[in-house]
Amino acid sequence: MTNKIPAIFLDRDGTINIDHGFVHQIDDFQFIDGVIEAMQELKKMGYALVVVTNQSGIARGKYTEDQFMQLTEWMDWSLADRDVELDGIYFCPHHPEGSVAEYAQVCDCRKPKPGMLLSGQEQLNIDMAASYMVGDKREDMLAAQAAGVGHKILVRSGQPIDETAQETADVVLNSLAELPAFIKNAAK
Ligand SMILES: O=P(O)(O)OC[C@@H](O)[C@H]1O[C@@H](OP(=O)(O)O)[C@@H](O)[C@@H](O)[C@@H]1O
Ligand SMILES: [Mg+2]
Ligand SMILES: [Zn+2]
Repeated sequence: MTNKIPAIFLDRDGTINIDHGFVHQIDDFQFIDGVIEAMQELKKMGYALVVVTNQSGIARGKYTEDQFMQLTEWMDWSLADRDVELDGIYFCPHHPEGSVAEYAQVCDCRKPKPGMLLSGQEQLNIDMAASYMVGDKREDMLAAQAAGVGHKILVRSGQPIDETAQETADVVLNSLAELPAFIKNAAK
């Protein structure tokens, strides 16, 4: 297929919003400083923005898929309001040890598996080699690697980063807010 587009795959909790732990309510959803501006800039630079988020809270019975969808709709509208159109949102509601039967399963979409990224690649015709994954956990980097994403960026805005996580990344940034400048500098 022609005209493949580069994408920024974005983890949600710890990358877009502060990870207070299984965030599922609008009141607990706080955008990390500078990320909306960064997303605006990345769109201008020609990247598709694709959210890929593990939501095991659904399998664990902490919140329902409907609650997740409501929060997601709010997030999507809040971003659109600031001129950030998300190109795709993928989530994994599963966990092998979940307490909600229909979601208690091993799946291909829970990061570090690459399922969500591969769905995005196929549905949005993404150029994986030219794309970036931004996340706060080792699992985000491993999913990107398995999906053939060209650039793996670990951010310090979420979970504490240890050496094993760092080893899986190409680079560590303080947050998504730094990515546009990082990409522009790399192109120089
Ligand atoms: O960072 P993304 O992928 O957007 O979402 C992760 C969250 O859904 C939750 O993932 C859980 O990990 P487990 O799913 O229990 O491993 C915990 O780390 C929670 O604190 C966190 O809020
Ligand atoms: Mg995260
Ligand atoms: Zn899944």
